[in-house]
Amino acid sequence: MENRNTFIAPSLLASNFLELGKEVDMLNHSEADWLHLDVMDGRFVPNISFGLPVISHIRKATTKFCDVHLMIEEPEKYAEDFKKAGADMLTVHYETCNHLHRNIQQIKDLGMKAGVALNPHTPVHLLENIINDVDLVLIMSVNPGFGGQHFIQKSLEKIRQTREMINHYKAHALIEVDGGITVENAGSILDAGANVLVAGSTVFSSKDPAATIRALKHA
Ligand SMILES: O=C(CO)[C@@H](O)[C@H](O)COP(=O)(O)O
Ligand SMILES: [Fe+2]
Repeated sequence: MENRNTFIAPSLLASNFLELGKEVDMLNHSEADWLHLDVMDGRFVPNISFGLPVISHIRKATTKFCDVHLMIEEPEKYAEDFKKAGADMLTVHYETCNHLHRNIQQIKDLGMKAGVALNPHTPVHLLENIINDVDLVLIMSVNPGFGGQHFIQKSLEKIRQTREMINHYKAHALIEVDGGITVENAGSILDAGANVLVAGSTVFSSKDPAATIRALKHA
């Protein structure tokens, strides 16, 4: 059975870190379904964001699903620590995993949902042998490392290919799309087959973030 629920996952990367408690509280009272937490190591991506201590504080401030996007080398070294910090889902990059099947199994054995992310240049068909094992496929619609970039149009085709693969293999994975999502393009991303929309700058740069989350949800 095809899973076509829609979830909105605001990315706190674009929030005001000086007011993080207030930002999380705003999300708690909004129609946001998940909190998207971008962890960057300055090695896999050319930026450093935040890590375990910040996530454990966010965990204490919300009951919403904490969706952790790991843009780090050797994610297997830290999976247990992210579980302890309160992650509900860990998404690792295909490009960082020599032993993706083992890493996905590790995350699931720790009691978390497991996702795999693809950079814009990485083809979808590489997931054929893992699609039945993952809970989520994250299609990066910008190059990872920074918020506020433009949506790469080719991603729509990759979302459609992922949806076809999921249907073909009767898999249960959700499709998450991350980068450059706006209220204007959200509809076409959902039409292509996405379930989860990540939005950073669109939400946090708007005058009324809660209203923007609502608009995304009803796109
Ligand atoms: O993973 C990333 C960036 O690497 C994202 O989650 C961004 O935080 C999305 O930001 P916007 O493109 O929505 O501003
Ligand atoms: Fe992300």
